[in-house]
Amino acid sequence: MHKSTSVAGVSVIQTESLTKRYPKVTALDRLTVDIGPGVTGLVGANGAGKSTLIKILLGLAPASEGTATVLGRNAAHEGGAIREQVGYMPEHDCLPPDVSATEFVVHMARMAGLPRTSARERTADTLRHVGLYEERYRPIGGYSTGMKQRVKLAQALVHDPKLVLLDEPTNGLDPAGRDEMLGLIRRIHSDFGISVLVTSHLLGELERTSDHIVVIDGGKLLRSQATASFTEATASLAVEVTDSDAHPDGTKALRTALTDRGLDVTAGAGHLVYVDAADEAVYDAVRDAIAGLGLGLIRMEQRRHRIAEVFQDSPEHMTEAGR
Ligand SMILES: Nc1ncnc2c1ncn2[C@@H]1O[C@H](COP(=O)(O)OP(=O)(O)OP(=O)(O)O)[C@@H](O)[C@H]1O
Repeated sequence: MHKSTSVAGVSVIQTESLTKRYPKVTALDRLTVDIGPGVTGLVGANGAGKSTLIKILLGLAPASEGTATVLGRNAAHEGGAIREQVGYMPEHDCLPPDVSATEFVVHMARMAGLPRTSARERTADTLRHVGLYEERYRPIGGYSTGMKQRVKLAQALVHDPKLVLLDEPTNGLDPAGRDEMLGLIRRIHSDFGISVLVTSHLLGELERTSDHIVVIDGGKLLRSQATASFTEATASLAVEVTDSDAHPDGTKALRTALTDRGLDVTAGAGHLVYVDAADEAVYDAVRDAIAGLGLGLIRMEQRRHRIAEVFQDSPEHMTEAGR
């Protein structure tokens, strides 16, 4: 599992008041963020500044103000050294249609400085890892979107980087393709120990994939937090009870009893009552309250909020993006 940067003592990516102004828009606005090892999801609506941040981190675009450090190197002056250790999967289709995946990835490996033999070996290994087999000898022009995304991922990994920056890797994929790609991304870290920064405009898909989530909106930082703390902090119990002769509205009676015990309670759909489950004692308190009222317990289950729900207090389009 990813530890927070301070715990791990290592920063993979650090920005300080990073600002990028284009003539008509401020794409990044004093962004200060500190990202440690593991899989980090960078989420934001279209135009939030995700691609701009990636280009600055790679040393491909200059910042207007502020600093960016990647693997301890300054992105403004050490872009070449950063790109030796960092893989990049661009958002848009940029693959040559006339060559095969093998030819293309070998070429990218050679560009990254690998000798011919290891470039071929690494290419075969990497294409297998991303799930391309016989088709790797056919021209890329005939590939499906999913296969092209895999080739883009393979070229980002072929030189054995310490970090990969993946810009919208699930773009254009159907739900099954998305799941496969997200699984691959997870394994990049678990199998090879490579850190990942992956962007998406969909909050929902990043919560399953990432250890840490950074949310930006209009170039500004909205949140940067461990995924677990998004969901754990909001864990709640869903409780459903029967009515009784003494309590014809059992649900209402339970809500009152739990509130009297100092618990945070919200009414759910139908007969559901949600109780904030800050610690284990809440389970006992709920059980005792139900027994005390003489109600029947239909079900009691832990319910973790999805990140998208946690963001319901965020700007409308961010919430929309998470659905
Ligand atoms: N080269 C450029 N010149 C002028 N404006 C730009 C340039 N690149 C990006 N922008 C603008 O900067 C803002 C941030 O764009 P960016 O591509 O970083 O966002 P994004 O979060 O990656 O969104 P998307 O997923 O749509 O690419 C947008 O308003 C975009 O129009």
